[in-house]
Amino acid sequence: MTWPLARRTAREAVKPLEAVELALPDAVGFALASGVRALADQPTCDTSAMDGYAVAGPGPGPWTVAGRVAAGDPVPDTTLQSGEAFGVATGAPVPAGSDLVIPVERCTVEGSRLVEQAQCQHSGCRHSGCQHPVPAQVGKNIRRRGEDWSAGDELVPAGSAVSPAVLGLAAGAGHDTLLVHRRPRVAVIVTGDELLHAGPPRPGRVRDAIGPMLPGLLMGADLIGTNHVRDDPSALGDALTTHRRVSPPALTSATQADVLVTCGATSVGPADHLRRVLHDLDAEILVSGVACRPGHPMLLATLPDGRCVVGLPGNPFAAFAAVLTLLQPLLSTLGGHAPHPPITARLTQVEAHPRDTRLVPVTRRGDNAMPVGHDRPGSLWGAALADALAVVPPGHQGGEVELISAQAGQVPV
Ligand SMILES: Nc1nc2c(c(=O)[nH]1)N[C@H]1C(S)=C(S)[C@@H](COP(=O)(O)OP(=O)(O)OC[C@H]3O[C@@H](n4cnc5c(N)ncnc54)[C@H](O)[C@@H]3O)O[C@H]1N2
Ligand code: MOO
Repeated sequence: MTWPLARRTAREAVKPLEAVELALPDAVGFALASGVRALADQPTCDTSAMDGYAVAGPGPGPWTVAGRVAAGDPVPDTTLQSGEAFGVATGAPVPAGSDLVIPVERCTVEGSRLVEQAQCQHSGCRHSGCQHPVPAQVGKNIRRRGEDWSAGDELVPAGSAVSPAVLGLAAGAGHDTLLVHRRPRVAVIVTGDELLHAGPPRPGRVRDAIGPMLPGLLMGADLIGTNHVRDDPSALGDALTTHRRVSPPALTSATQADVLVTCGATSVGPADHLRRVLHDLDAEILVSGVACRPGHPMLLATLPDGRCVVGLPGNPFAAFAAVLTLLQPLLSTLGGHAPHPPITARLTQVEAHPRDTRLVPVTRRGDNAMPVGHDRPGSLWGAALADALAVVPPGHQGGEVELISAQAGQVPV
């Protein structure tokens, strides 16, 4: 299967999980299951944008100050007549009949008499306090009712991630809760008799590099447990069906997981049992090998109970590539996130493969992407130094390529 088709297959293999209603502070990072609509006009009434005086009638006055209103006060029960003014605070409702608000710095008030100290705009005159009429600037410094939005307007569409700004906007628009999609739950199964989980590697034993990197790559998902199993088909089969947790102690079981992620055992060696075990479990294989480098043995399947299995190759950089190709698109759809437009950059200094898509660690410099090297399948060095992976199609001769990264789709501003 081609790399673009593999990614699309993962994105389209599932439907978004059910919607749940969450209190605002709990909803950050979730995807909206329905658009956020305004529950009231913003502002809800004509409101002052400045500390100063609301006035009716032409400047520079004088006006008679008829009262004062502070933020939090109700709309004054009065209608300003021409020649009248009202003291207003920023955010306070202005009385009906107000033409504009003059900032306090430009006001001279003696008793109840208000005059505007405006810089005269009259041709040739640069004095304040002259007798030239000041042009009326009706509406200035007044935020009119519904000027930002009206009750019922859709402010943020479904599928958007709830960023802190979305949260603040929703609160401002009157919401106490948001309807979001449940986050997918992921259980990880790391296979390999040769793996160490502490201390330096030594001949014949390698440190597990995939288990530690996965939690940070589970964009918008919850890791419910990591299980380490021997290179043994029945141990792998058990882990896929019951997924006994060893670390940390059992709290939930993978039968509650939406996605199972396996590491290793995707290839054709004597200890690579994943395909056989999935066959025995009557799994439907959706992706079995992808024409890309690294990561070609990656796999996607669904179990009869609907859970998905993403098989990451054991080589750590190949596993990283498989996360970006299959796991992140799958989790993104399950979590209800709308796809993001692709990010591209110009990449010239790279050797394309004749048949396979290459996933190349790059750093970004303006519109250009530069390969960082160190990109052997067994090494995460290049990925660790990179901003993104460049998706280099077979036969690429230079020019624009897509960039994918561990952060893609995470969004929150
Ligand atoms: N005859 C063939 N052999 C291999 C092929 C092939 O097409 N034909 N493909 C190669 C490719 S490409 C990859 S990628 C690997 C995939 O192997 P597995 O998914 O079966 O993984 P393992 O065999 O268990 O391990 C491969 C390699 O990675 C190391 N490893 C495994 N798990 C981890 C981990 N959690 N952290 C760090 N390193 C890990 C393991 O020690 C091996 O060195 O198959 C190739 N072979
Ligand atoms: O594709 Mo393997 O994934 O070369 O390491």
